[in-house]
Amino acid sequence: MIARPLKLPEVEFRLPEVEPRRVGRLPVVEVKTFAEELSSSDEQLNWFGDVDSDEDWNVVVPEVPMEPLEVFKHRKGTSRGKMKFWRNIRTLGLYQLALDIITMIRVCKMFRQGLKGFREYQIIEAAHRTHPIFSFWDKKKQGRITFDTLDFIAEEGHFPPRAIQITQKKPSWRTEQEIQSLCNLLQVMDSYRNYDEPLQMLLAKVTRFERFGRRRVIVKKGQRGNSFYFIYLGTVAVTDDEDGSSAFLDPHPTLLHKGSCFGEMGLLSTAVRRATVVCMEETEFLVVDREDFLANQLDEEVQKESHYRFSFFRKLDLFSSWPDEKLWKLVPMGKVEKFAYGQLITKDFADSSFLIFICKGSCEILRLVDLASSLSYYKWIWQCLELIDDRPLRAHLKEPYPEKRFKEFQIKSYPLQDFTALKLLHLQKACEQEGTSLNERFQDPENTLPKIMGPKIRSRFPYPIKCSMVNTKFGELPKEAVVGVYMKVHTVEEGETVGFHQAFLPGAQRDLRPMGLMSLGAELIR
Ligand SMILES: Nc1ncnc2c1ncn2[C@@H]1O[C@@H]2COP(=O)(O)O[C@H]2[C@H]1O
Repeated sequence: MIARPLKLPEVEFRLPEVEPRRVGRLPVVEVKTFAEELSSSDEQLNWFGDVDSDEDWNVVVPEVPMEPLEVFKHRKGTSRGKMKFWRNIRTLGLYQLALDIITMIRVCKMFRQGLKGFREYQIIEAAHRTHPIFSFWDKKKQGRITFDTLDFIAEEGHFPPRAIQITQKKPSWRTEQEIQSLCNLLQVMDSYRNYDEPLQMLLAKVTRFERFGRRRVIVKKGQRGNSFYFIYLGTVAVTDDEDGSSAFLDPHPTLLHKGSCFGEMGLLSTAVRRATVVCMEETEFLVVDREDFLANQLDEEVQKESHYRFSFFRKLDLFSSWPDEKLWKLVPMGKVEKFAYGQLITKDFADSSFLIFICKGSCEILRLVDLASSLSYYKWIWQCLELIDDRPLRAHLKEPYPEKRFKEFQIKSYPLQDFTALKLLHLQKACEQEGTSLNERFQDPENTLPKIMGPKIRSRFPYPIKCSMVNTKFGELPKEAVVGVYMKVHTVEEGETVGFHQAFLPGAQRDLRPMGLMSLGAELIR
């Protein structure tokens, strides 16, 4: 790059090809801003600063028009000299040339930066927000520390832009503080958190960030592996074909979600990729390359895990007749995963192709019961909607409120639902059939409305209410009442398996009722 020609004590410029232009002067403000920008740029071009350099200098510039070259001599430090210099430079077009060069340098710099980020990802712009940047005085370092609260915040769970910047740096350029920040950020991934702290720091030092779109094949079966991946955001599918297309046809592909990792097998000694991994949606990864993987003894970690799986299988009665050799073939087919208390493992394992081995802890098997298909529930709902009895609604509130174990399964407990509106609707219909009006009925002191309902209806719903009905096999039910509940049917403990009976039963004999699996704090192999 053409850097600092003016900084040399003596420089000769010959510009035969360049038509000296009489450019209009830039407004002072513009020049100033430019200078400020330049001085703040890390390229440190300092063109304008050079005018203040301690050296004497001569510049030879062409005369206008294309006459023999004239030499301007100025002594440093004299403001008259400086002004004269710039006046002459501007007149001769050199000033414009200098600006062009600077612009070029800046454009090149932007390209360089852009190219760095060209490899498969784009920077996510954080939403523009006015946010406080706070700073404090660090006594130890005797310096002010500034903290930008948005640095490590990203939209909708994306990897934050500031962290992307860190991962773009060479490992040796990352500061301790940056590595620590990355390490903190990566804690959200279960697979990363499973490593001990020194290894986490090593990984944070070497990892790089990548983002790929849906259908992008990340690793291809049979190929030599070069990287190991952590999923920061998104979902990938593991397939047996080479192009990963089966993942989009299979109703139940093997999916790996945020927090999982993959690609470790292909980095072991001479192994090749055992499966294809394809993105099911836009997915963000933190990638560890082969050299770093091996340099940080991650291969040993993987081997350790393989041995753990092997010894777990070896202890199971199920495989007691299997020779070691055969068992070793089973080992790479599964992964050890940890699930916290209350975490959903699978919504419907009966419908998936997984066999699950509980290594530690326990899980609950939950059956989804569709209440709308139960006659007694149907009757009960319509009983609730009848207005003939005098029982206050409170009676139902005494029923125990189901424990909130996890959000997703939690349905509104029907005893607590407010059916007031439905009652009113039902009443309205009944009145219409009788040929009376609802208002009349309320005003009639003889009516059989439960006392608690009267004022409630009048105060809350002074207008007719419409509600959608759903057809069930027993008749219509209000939409709000068509609900399902999860019932615990069994608890599986350490050493037990889930999904075996289903897998080996003929299709017609399989229990197709939806069954969920919820962790009570468990480690398992799928
Ligand atoms: N059954 C599976 N469940 C989850 N991940 C798997 C399964 N089989 C293979 N993988 C992952 O898919 C990766 C494909 O590349 P590797 O063989 O390097 O490493 C493999 C594992 O990390």
